Amino acid sequence: MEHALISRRFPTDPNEYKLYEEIGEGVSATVYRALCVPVDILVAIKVLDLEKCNNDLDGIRREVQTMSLIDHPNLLRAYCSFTNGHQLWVVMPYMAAGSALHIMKTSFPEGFDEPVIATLLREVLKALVYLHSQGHIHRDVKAGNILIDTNGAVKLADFGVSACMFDTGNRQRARNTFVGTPCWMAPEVMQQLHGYDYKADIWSFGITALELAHGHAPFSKYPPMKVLLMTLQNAPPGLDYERDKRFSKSFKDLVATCLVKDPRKRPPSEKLLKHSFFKHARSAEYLARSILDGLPPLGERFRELKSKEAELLLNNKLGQESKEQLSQKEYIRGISGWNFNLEDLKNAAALIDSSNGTCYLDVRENKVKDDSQDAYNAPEHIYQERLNHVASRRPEEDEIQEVEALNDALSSSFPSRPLEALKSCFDVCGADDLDPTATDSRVQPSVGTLPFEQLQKIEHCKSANCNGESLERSVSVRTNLVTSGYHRHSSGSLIPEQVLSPYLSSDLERDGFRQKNPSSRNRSGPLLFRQMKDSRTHQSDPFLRAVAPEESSEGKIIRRRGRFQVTSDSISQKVAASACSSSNRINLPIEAACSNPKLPAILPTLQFLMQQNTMQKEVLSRLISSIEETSDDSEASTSGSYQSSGGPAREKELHSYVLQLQRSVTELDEEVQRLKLQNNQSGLYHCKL
Ligand SMILES: Nc1ncnc2c1ncn2[C@@H]1O[C@H](COP(=O)(O)OP(=O)(O)OP(=O)(O)O)[C@@H](O)[C@H]1O
Repeated sequence: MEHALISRRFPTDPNEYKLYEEIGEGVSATVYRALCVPVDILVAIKVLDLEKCNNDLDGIRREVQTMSLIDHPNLLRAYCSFTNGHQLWVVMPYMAAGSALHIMKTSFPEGFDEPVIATLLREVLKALVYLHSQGHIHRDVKAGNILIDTNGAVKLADFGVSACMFDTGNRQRARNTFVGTPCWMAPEVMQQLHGYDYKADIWSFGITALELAHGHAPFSKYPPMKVLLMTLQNAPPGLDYERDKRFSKSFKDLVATCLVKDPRKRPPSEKLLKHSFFKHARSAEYLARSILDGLPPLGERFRELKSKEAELLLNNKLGQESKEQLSQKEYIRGISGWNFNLEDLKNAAALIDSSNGTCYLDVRENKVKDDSQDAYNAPEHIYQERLNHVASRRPEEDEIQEVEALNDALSSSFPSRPLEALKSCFDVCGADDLDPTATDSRVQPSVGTLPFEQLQKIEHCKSANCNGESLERSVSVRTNLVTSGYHRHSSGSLIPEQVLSPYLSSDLERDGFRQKNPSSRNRSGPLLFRQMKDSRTHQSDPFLRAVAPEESSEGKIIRRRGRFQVTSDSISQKVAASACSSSNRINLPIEAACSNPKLPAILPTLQFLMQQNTMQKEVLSRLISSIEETSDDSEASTSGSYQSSGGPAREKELHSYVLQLQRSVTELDEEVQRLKLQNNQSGLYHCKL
């Protein structure tokens, strides 16, 4: 209520504000310190250039909407917002100490002390409890979004990617949207198998805890695609008992509680708030005293960070190292979101070793790369998690398919002139054109002038053009634009192919668009394999159960991962081409393969089976050596940190797992043989014809 009164005093005329220095920069916006002249109050103004926002308008709409509706002392709420030419201005309270990330970068590069961390995290958690109770998922919890005022007040900011869990017609709680920041992103958000819910915030909260403890997030130095793979395939990161001696057991426990890969096993925010770790939390004054004392003004710090960034860019020419440094540069700035560029993705895809058929990075291999990552790959975690995730590991084609699909999407779905598109579709106009009385019942009348009339139009436009579910599967992907020789990042929502862009105003147009832009998302063999396999065995196989096909009006959907959807009746020529080109890998007669129209569909399947087979074999050999190591360990040591990995029960369990895997290998072998036979027969049949 108080906020509503204050907001009413904030004018929506840009001339009433005096912009001072830059205090922050995100993917989509620049933030300035400013003075609101009529009320004589310092504010922060986030300026988004709608021309540069590509098609992330849905995200912007969501941010403005959420920022206007929320009401909690630990959440940064907008005073008002309005358009100024092609810019959107969001006026908000000025948090003079800046973000926890920037404070760390300036004065605490090794991370904060435990009481500081407990105090910061408790405030953030209070905000999450509120958000979750209101049906929101924040989706971008990280130190860069924890803002602190000079008096030590803490607020969680940046709703650029927040989502309302209730905003679909059926009040569906799980999400299918691919947004967030790779380092902080929960595995289920990356996987997009079953959508995700507010538990994704608990994962990011755990990562943020590690970030505050070490001064950087786990895997922050790696390029995004690698972060994805590491998050999916490695043991969850955690505090190490040896390396992190300075932290209490309860802190370690808190982190471990949040960073569980199965979201169902993560506690809800409300329960987490009762964790004993928060007994270490202190007051706002304590925070101000211990981390803000002697801190240079925010603008000055921001300038320094920018010059550090420029230095990095200068030292940065080519090579893998430069990619890692670029990643680090973005991290220093606190940039979030998908900063993928196609080169990153392709390099990442190239990293996936296709010669041995395995798609995962070896955790031990990763570990030696960077000491600072040791904590995150503690052996006790690795050991258990490797076992847990053997069955759910994603095949390499999935990664490559996503790279290709993303490539397609990036090249086909960004509007060249977003503002025009925005204007025609969403009817954005200057603040002056707006009817100040236009309100929405969900909004306090004084708040915001991007206002609900427009927001409603956006909603209307959305519902008229595309079904809600499709929009839910929109993907917010940041792509790099090359500007003056270096990469600049800008955000954009990749709307799923069914709704590739809000600018396609009808289903007919969309269909036309699809025909004109044959994105050929259906290139991958495994998809076909899954469909086939699914019909027969997925009931008994958890991996196959997880990828059960869905029916759609356009045909059987073999695979739906977020915005990527492949139907069985649209196997493209590209599949054929790729199948032909790879047929030598599975020792089939190339000519037969290329001349038989049925083969393209079968070849990738065979290829996939072979890869699965190799993968299973590798898993087996790793398990066997693990068992051997385990027995050695249990004989040799009387104490140590791997209590859970030794003992006859464990050995028995592993042994039965090995047997199970051996059975799968045999089945897959048989399947390969059967398909080879079938394939050869159909090749011969075709040749005769
Ligand atoms: N109200 C504020 N007071 C002080 N500093 C702020 C404020 N809002 C934002 N900042 C600073 O500006 C930076 C970028 O802002 P913000 O995160 O909102 O932009 P963005 O484009 O949404 O970024 P991203 O998408 O990378 O999160 C923040 O990390 C923070 O340091």
